[in-house]
Amino acid sequence: MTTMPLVPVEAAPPCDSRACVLETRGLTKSFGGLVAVNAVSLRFLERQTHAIIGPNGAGKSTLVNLLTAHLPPSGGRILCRNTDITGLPAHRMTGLGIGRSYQKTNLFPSFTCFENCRLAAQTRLPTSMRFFRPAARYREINRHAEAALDLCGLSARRDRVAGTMSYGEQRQLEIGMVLASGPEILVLDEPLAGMGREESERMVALLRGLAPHFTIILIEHDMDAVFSLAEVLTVMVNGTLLETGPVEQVRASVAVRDAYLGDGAEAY
Ligand SMILES: Nc1ncnc2c1ncn2[C@@H]1O[C@H](COP(=O)(O)OP(=O)(O)OP(=O)(O)O)[C@@H](O)[C@H]1O
Repeated sequence: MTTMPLVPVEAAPPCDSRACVLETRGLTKSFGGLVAVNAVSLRFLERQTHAIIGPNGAGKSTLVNLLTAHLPPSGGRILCRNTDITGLPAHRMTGLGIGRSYQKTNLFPSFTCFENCRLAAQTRLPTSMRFFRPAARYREINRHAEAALDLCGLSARRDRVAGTMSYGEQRQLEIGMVLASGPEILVLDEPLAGMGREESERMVALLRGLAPHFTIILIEHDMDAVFSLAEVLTVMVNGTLLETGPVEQVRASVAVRDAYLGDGAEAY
């Protein structure tokens, strides 16, 4: 098996004093004749919440799948801390500090919350801990799992079987599992999908608590959540970037209102 070398790439000029942790340059994905993501160039800064919105079929999930190496791009590049990571396999993403959650619930329903987090925590250790004795390794994994449960607000549910919890708590646990893998960048694909009002509020509060510590790339249709969490907003339509920038600037864009937010944007 050949391993792609990680090639340092000349940094783009900074537009913020925070470091750019992830970047796309002309990223493109075609499915046959359909260009789902079309020459998208974006910069994600450390400890910044960057929401990506757009109508159904705009290419948001495809973009997430490219960023997390679940799909190979048809063109363009992905840089992580100025290193070209285009074409790396998905299992290398955890080591690069990139963790993702999925649109659909993705946990082990017959395992407890702790066991789910412990499984996720194991993905971060194999190389860095391989010289430790098994007992020390397990202690370290358990420590990460407990910390993740605490961060996602489920310490009190530690020994509860995941499948017996409410839908909202299961989605919270999925965030915990992402955290247990030790990421710096959280790529969250519709974390509020299917939630009622109270559950959504709890999830928004959880994400708000995480925001100062992580780069969050948030795909979300719930505009109240987007506007209360995001610092930067990108709008995609038909695979292309319609607008990207500080939330207030993008909200004020006539093109964005016409294409996506519509008159209802005044309500936000
Ligand atoms: N594996 C695939 N094969 C073929 N076409 C695909 C595939 N995945 C996505 N597409 C198409 O690419 C386009 C973008 O889809 P994508 O799921 O990325 O949009 P989205 O913005 O995430 O939509 P939604 O908000 O509904 O999740 C759509 O036209 C979709 O049908």
